[in-house]
Amino acid sequence: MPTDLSLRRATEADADVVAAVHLGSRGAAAMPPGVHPEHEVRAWLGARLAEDEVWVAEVDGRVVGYARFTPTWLDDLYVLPAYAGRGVGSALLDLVKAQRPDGFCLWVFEMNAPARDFYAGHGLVELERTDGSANEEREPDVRMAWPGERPLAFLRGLIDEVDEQLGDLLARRVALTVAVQDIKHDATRDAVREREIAEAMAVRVPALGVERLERIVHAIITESLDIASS
Ligand SMILES: O=C(O)C(=O)C[C@]1(C(=O)O)C=C[C@@H](O)C=C1
Repeated sequence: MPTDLSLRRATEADADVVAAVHLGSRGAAAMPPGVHPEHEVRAWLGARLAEDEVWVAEVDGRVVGYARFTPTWLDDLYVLPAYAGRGVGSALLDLVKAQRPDGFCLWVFEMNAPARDFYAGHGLVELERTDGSANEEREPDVRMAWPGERPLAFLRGLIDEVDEQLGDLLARRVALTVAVQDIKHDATRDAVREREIAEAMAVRVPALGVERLERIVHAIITESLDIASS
């Protein structure tokens, strides 16, 4: 950390400088253009200052970077382009790690290779990629995580979250097979239809591929038909 760099907790009085760092840094980064006008970004960041934990990095008394984080997510880490490469981002990231020893996640745009390399170089791991349809910019992004001091516990926590959603989806899936049986009363398997289902899923989960998905779909339908017949 450069000797002239210091970190401190931001106050609501920092709203303008934090917004200036956000806009200045984002404008120069390998990121899609923001979808909100500047006045909206300023108002929104001002409101977040009251809710989230925000720390600023100062060089010679000037705010040149900031980190904004919740109990489980690092939402913003920005450094003014003129101060890049001086350890400001690393100092802020180290601070977030110290404040969140149980780990945290973040989203980074896939196109932002410098940021992804920075996070990977600081021990963050890639968890998932999206096609961008769920973010405002509609740009593919990557979920990364710092798994904290107890990485197994951290990852198990994330598994529990996803399995909760998977359980809800399975409940809906089982109910549909049962509903079909209520009208069809014929549990003969339709291999062509099951293959189509697996192929459609493979578009969303290419990592698994059609063959593995066929086995998964087969198991789900087998158990669902068993429920329908009981
Ligand atoms: O689509 C049907 O005809 C069904 O019976 C439903 C269903 C399914 O649960 O998706 C169940 C068994 C068949 O092998 C194929 C599909």
